[in-house]
Amino acid sequence: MKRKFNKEQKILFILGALLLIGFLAGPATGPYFLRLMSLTLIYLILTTGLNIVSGYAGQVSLGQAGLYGIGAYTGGVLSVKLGLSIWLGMPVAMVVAGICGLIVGIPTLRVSGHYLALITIGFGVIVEKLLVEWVPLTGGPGGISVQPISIGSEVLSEVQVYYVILAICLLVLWLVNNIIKSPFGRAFSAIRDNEIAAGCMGINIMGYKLLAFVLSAVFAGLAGCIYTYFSIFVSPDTFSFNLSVFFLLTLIVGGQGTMAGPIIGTILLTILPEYMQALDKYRLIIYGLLLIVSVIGLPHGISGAILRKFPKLLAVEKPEKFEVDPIVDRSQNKDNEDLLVMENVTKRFGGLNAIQNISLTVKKGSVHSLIGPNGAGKSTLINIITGVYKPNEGSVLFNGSQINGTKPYKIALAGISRTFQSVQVFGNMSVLENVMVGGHGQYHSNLFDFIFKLGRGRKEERITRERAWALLQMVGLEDRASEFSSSLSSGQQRLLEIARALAMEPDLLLLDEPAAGLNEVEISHLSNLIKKITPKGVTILLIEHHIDFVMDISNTITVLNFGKKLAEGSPTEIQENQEVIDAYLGKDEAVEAC
Ligand SMILES: Nc1ncnc2c1ncn2[C@@H]1O[C@H](COP(=O)(O)OP(=O)(O)OP(=O)(O)O)[C@@H](O)[C@H]1O
Repeated sequence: MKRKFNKEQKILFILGALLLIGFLAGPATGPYFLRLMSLTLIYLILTTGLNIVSGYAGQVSLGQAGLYGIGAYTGGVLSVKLGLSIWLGMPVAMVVAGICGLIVGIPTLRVSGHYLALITIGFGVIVEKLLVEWVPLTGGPGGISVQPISIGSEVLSEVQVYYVILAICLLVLWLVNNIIKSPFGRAFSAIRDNEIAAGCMGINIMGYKLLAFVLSAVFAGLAGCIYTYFSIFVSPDTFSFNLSVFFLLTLIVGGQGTMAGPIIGTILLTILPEYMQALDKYRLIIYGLLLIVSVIGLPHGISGAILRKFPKLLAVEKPEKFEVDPIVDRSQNKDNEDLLVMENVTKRFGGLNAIQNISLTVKKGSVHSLIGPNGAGKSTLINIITGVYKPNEGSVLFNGSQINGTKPYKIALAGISRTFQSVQVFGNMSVLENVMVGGHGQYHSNLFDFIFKLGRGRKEERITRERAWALLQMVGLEDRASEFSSSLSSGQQRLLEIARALAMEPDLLLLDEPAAGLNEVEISHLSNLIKKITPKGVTILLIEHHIDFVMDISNTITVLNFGKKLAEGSPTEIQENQEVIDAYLGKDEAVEAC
């Protein structure tokens, strides 16, 4: 029988192979290429870190050379002024660069896209100028010379230095891989794919963006410090804007948001040009062309194109059995108490009253539906409950606490999950990962538990993974678990959203038109699904236009019309209400539903 290796074993095998290749290839190529390969590994440390912020979290950073320079000069200054070795220089450089990364990341609280890119460029330019002008500290344009890398009193040879850098690089790859395969990595990717949906999954958007900047800066600082001791000399002209562009280019060519991307891109763009020395004066032109070709022809870079061509490479292993129940039992909630209370809520968009003075109470353990014509204000109400919109007037109480004015991620963590009227899946993540993002709020482990793969983090990760599989099985998507969620049909994406929302273990589940785009068979499947969820004590607030479906599963129905409450009652009361028949149901619908 063919032996199967699990993911961990495969990663260890790949790292081992890289180590062996590096171990043999470096010294075998002669002194010039040995230095070039050492430099490539230093760049790889940086680009792997840059991949966290740009590739996974989706925040463009064009100031990475500045952070690299800060790490380099921290090492250099410590060596010159205090006589510290690289071993003490590295942690200090990582901390200093990390603090600078935090400062660069702060603008992300206000701006994104092009504006953020401009700010990071500004940061890089400021650092470059400071390194030139702050002569007493940096030595100015002439640069500074530092002591070579040594262990104790023994100075390491170039080959030994290469091995040290190789070991650090592999360690960085392992650590970053651990981060990426943890809830932290999934949170970064979720933010990149869809900020609003990520917030509604309990992810603190601002906190995670800052964390991504800090992590990438820490690795840039580490790379910079190694560079200084490796070169025995450092000067400001190394840390130009061109270098930042080069780093970003390696990611774009190699493939952002994959572990292999920086490896492919860095090796390709650092080593390949050496074989094309004749074209050296055209190097920038070649880089420019590469950038254009990559963006147009390979929008996901080389690794992204490979993964899309051979999706089996992404295949995830299904656990042999799911010991966890997909829906956590909340049947203690079925006590008919008030779960959600909205009082005199009004929401205006300019002169339009989308919601006007609405009061609504959702009882624990019930299925409460909101119906009404298009534009009646139903989705606006859900967006107010989940914190996406702030009401102009009125209050929203959940489990007795006021939640209006609270950030979406805090509302999600308080126990409210949702689906969206126009589906909002994380398209570049797998179906399984989408559901696991829903489990984000259930973790108690911290970043270090995941970075170093400690027991607590591993256990929580296993539980979340198993629950995600069980939820996918429940909604009938387990066979698609490994695929990009963008490849699902819109009906399947709706089911995926429900699984993801249930992974949040909510007290209140808000379903915004879950049956839209589903055929009759799928609607009856959805109806059965909801009937399975409610006995577990999950309260449901449902918006839906399929009246038969609403009448079948609801305990209470509220009818909205032009932003106002038109009627409220049991399904039978609503069907018989003349105002509702006139404004929304029409005679035929009412009779059919009966
Ligand atoms: N962000 C916004 N900016 C401006 N107007 C908005 C915004 N969101 C909603 N509206 C307006 O508020 C009103 C209520 O919209 P809403 O989407 O809540 O209605 P709905 O009952 O969910 O309708 P449908 O069933 O078509 O989804 C509409 O007139 C809509 O155009």
